[in-house]
Amino acid sequence: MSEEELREIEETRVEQAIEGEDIAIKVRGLKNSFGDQTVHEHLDLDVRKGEILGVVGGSGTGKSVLMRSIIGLQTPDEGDIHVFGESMIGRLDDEALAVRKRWGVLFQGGALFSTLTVAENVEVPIREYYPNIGPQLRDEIAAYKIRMTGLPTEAGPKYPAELSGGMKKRAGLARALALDPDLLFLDEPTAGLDPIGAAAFDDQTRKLQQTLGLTVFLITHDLDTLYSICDRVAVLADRKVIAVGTIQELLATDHPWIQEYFNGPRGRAATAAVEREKNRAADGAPDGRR
Ligand SMILES: Nc1ncnc2c1ncn2[C@@H]1O[C@H](COP(=O)(O)OP(=O)(O)OP(=O)(O)O)[C@@H](O)[C@H]1O
Repeated sequence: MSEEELREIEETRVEQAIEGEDIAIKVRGLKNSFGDQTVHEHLDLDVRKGEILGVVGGSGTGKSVLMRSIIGLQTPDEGDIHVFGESMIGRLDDEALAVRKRWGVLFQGGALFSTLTVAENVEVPIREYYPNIGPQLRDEIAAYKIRMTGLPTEAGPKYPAELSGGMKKRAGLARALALDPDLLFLDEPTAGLDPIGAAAFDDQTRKLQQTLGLTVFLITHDLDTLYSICDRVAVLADRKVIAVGTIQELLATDHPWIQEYFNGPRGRAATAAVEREKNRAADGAPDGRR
């Protein structure tokens, strides 16, 4: 092998290493099926470190199944999944523990334990992963996480049934942040919230992501969320990710679902709202996006 060939191989290796360092989640050739229903086939996706990636697709296209595959709640039929460079397929819980501790998950609807208070809910992952942390420090961490999500301190001793929908989402977010994650999974975080509550939740997500340097995998049907806080958007259709990019890049594709979704009346309304907000911000007016 000539010196030049060796140098080329080394350069490729370095490039791959650099590329690998920038990727938080790498999914390759994913296949998931339930009986004779194939939900994913040949699905590839990269989530870059430090981005908010919006994941969209029609109902039943497998957005939640994709998230569950990445976090190990669904065993795929085929494919590779790496999170922060660690393979997630076929790993025992203990083996993947170091990576599992690096993510937090807000499930659809919050998925809070109804018999536990908000503070106790936030403490669940701390008890599970750090059993040596004593009750006083655990309480302090929970109180801090609760405040971080914009909930009042008084929310800590309340039970989920005593909270509004928006407060439940924030409580779920506080629990997702309990272990200081690098990676946050949010499954339809603004579903069921009124527009003002949804905009406030989006703002909180963006602020936390920027302050804590988080990577966010965000499943949503909410066009306002996509336009206002997502760096890139991945589109699921035909059992795979058919496109990923900024909204402008997606608009340049001619896939009928993408065109209908982003260029339909609601997509245009969301674009107009973002433009209005930009103009308002340029004029120095207070926030009033939706
Ligand atoms: N445990 C399961 N057993 C059988 N089928 C399942 C299971 N989980 C998901 N599915 C099926 O897989 C498909 C994809 O489901 P998934 O919940 O991922 O869709 P989604 O894109 O998140 O939908 P939505 O936007 O409506 O939440 C659906 O047809 C669903 O019925």
